[in-house]
Order: sequence, then structure tokens, then C-alpha cells
Amino acid sequence: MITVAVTGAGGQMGREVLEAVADREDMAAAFAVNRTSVPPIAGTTVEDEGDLPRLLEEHDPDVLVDFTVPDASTRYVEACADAGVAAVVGTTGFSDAQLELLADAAREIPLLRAPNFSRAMTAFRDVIREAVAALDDYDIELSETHHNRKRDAPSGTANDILDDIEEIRGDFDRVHGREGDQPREGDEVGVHALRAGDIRGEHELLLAGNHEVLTLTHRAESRGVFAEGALDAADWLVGRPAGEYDFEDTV
Ligand SMILES: NC(=O)C1=CN([C@@H]2O[C@H](COP(=O)(O)OP(=O)(O)OC[C@H]3O[C@@H](n4cnc5c(N)ncnc54)[C@H](OP(=O)(O)O)[C@@H]3O)[C@@H](O)[C@H]2O)C=CC1
Ligand SMILES: O=C(O)C1=N[C@H](C(=O)O)C[C@H](O)C1
Repeated sequence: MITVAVTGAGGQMGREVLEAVADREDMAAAFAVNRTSVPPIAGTTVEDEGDLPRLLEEHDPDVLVDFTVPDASTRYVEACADAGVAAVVGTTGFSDAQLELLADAAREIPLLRAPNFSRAMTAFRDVIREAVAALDDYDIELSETHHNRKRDAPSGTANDILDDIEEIRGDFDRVHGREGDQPREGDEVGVHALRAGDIRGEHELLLAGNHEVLTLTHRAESRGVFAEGALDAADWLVGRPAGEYDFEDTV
């Protein structure tokens, strides 16, 4: 039985993770914490996030799963490093300085961080890499659409897709939206972030050239997709040596 600690338990993803843990026979919730007080979720009492170091020591969970905000995630992962507990992080929007702190922590514990735990996302990124390599002179635009409460833009997934494209095409300008007299330049990728309603997460890459258009789209239809992927990643991570891993390592 894998015991799972959940941070950000009162958030949209934290709730999904606790519900997904309750649905799995191979996992049990060790404890859950949140910044503000919330009632029990999926039968687990939610404790104060300030108690995390003590709770890690007392319960010694196999793994902690975190979907919160970069500041909090960094603190939580540092607490995991102190306690020797593996961590799976789905939070997006980290600064370079925060990523360095996470890398430091990963010298002590196995740490798996990914901006998108949907199972089809790995295949989607493979298809994108193939299309971008094959259509090397086509214009590219990337758009992502999320719910109206999302804080970071562009999404973590969009940033990873842009990095994938850069590995194939070399350096280009990332043009975030367009306004006024701003025709497209050759070496650029337009990046567009849409926020509306409760859209779970859509990413679309458009390639155009030679009088034709190719669009590739991934659409997550439920947050459960991300929660289940994060728990599959947690299952894979437990028992691994210290180091930084990503979701693609698990497939
Ligand atoms: N990797 C993936 O597959 C996915 C990643 N994400 C990412 O996960 C993250 C969370 O998303 P989501 O659940 O939708 O967000 P929510 O806003 O619903 O939840 C955020 C959580 O973080 C907590 N929080 C906010 N600020 C602080 C703080 N300063 N200190 C401590 N805790 C804090 C909130 O606590 P409180 O309740 O007290 O406000 C809440 O528990 C985002 O970065 C998002 O991009 C989302 C979906 C999938
Ligand atoms: O905030 C969200 O909701 C999501 N964020 C992730 C990201 O920033 O890439 C992944 C997913 O699309 C949902």
C-alpha cells in the first residue's frame, strides 16, 4: 500500500487527488494539508499547512503530491527533502530561482515535476515534435485555453511545447499575443493564452505554409485525468533514487 500526503488539498486539483487516492486499492491518504481551513475531503481531515514538517515526520508517507502555487510548492518540497519523502509536483509557473531550489531538494529525494499529467500529453508532444521537424518552414502559432481562475500564462504545458519546438528549430522569438502594426516575423512563434469559464485545459498547435494548415489539439475533459496521472507518477517514483524526473520518464 502506497501512502500519499496531499498538499493544497482544498484546491481544485488537491480535491481531485484525494478523491482519486480514495478510489485506488493500492493507495491510501496519509494526511492532507491546506493553507485555509476546509472540511474533510474524501474522508480525509485537512490539516493546517504550517504543520507539514511535523506531519511528514509523524506519518512518514511514501510520497507527497502537490498542486498549489510555486512559493508553496518550493517550501513543501524542501520539507520533503528534510524528511526524506519523495515528491510529485504538478504546480506550474516556477521562476528560475525556484527551479534551482527544487533541483537542490532533488539531491536528497526523488522529485517528479510535470506541468501536465494527462496520459495523452506525452503522445501529443511526440506528434508535435514530428510535425515541426517535417514542416520545418511552416509558420507556427500555439494557443492554450483554461478556466478563468488560472494564474499563470502561458500554461506550463505551453512553455514545455515551446521548448520542444526550440530544440528542433533553434532560437525563435516567443510573441505573446499581437496588437497594432505587428506583422509576423520569420523566426517567431505566436503564443496565445485564453481564459474562460471552467475549461479544463486545451492546447492547440497550428502549422501553416504551402497553402495548407495543420492543427494539432489536445483537450483534457476532466481534472481527474491529471490526478490519476499524478498518482501513476507517484507509484512509479516511490523507491527510486534521489534526482529530478519528469512524466515522460514514466512511460
Ligand atoms: N500538472 C498538471 O497536470 C496540472 C497542473 N495544474 C497546476 O496545479 C496548480 C494548482 O491548480 P488548481 O488546483 O487548479 O488551483 P487552485 O487555485 O484551485 O488551488 C490552489 C491551491 O494552492 C493553495 N495556495 C494558494 N496560494 C497559496 C499560498 N500562498 N500558500 C500555500 N498554499 C496556497 C490554495 O489554498 P487555499 O485553498 O487556502 O487558497 C489551494 O489549495 C496550478 O499551478 C496549475 O497550473 C493544474 C492542473 C493539472
Ligand atoms: O491550471 C490548470 O488548470 C492546468 N494547468 C496546467 C498547465 O499550466 O500546463 C496543465 C493543464 O492544462 C491544467
